[in-house]
Amino acid sequence: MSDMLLELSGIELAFGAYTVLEDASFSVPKGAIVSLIGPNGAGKTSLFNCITGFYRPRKGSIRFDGREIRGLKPHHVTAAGIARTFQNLRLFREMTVLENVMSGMHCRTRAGAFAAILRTPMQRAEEAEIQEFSRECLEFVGVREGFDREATTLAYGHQRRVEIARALATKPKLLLLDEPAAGLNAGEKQQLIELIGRIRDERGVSVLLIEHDTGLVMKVSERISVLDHGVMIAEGKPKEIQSNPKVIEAYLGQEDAEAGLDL
Ligand SMILES: Nc1ncnc2c1ncn2[C@@H]1O[C@H](COP(=O)(O)OP(=O)(O)OP(=O)(O)O)[C@@H](O)[C@H]1O
Repeated sequence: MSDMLLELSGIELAFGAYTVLEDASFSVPKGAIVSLIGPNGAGKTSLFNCITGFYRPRKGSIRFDGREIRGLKPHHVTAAGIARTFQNLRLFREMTVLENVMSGMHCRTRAGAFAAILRTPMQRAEEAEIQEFSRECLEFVGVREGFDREATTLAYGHQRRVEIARALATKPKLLLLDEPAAGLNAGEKQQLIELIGRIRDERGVSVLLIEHDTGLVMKVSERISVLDHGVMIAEGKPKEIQSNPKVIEAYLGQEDAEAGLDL
């Protein structure tokens, strides 16, 4: 049995003649917190989109939990155990906080369409279960009130947490966070670091995050992978990445490489 939960190898993604990812390989060990970093436009979000089935790489393999998932549709990837949040908030408008989180659980429901229309005892029991688990997910991320408010009326930092709760409601094995610290203040960033640790420690969910806040990345990650112009240029522990000349060069340009990376 592999110790890797997610293994990408030889991923190639192109839009017409423009190659976005070139022979990208990388992995997330079971139970790890891993960050994917790299300069703007390096291809990080595109890699997330390949993993989650939004983009179709033309070459390579994506193995998750022992099976090939390349080519699966996004909802099948979610059902396989991968959940994500987005760079720009994507909460459903005109839905309450609780309804947004409940929507995350659709991929795990058992009662079919007929049961939903007829409101059978099985469907009612399932709905109660979904509500209870969704509330628990909200409390876990630190949202303890306002469940009936329209989600998009919450303060920005709370909306980000609701998005994480919705992802957790899918009962994932791996959570992908795309720039979770964007727009948060210093206090909220510290809470996010703690939350990511608890997601792994208390819920047993491995975490892969894309993040530009290098201070946060250094604190929260056990491993870091670095992407530059669609190519993986480094992988290692935070300290190793901090002093890796290729990484410094990618961020600062050759002539500044001596200056060191402010990670
Ligand atoms: N659907 C698409 N069609 C055409 N080009 C795309 C598409 N999606 C991404 N790209 C291009 O792929 C490159 C990588 O973009 P991507 O968003 O993956 O980078 P990133 O590392 O996440 O950047 P950032 O840190 O700025 O969010 C960019 O040049 C982008 O314009």
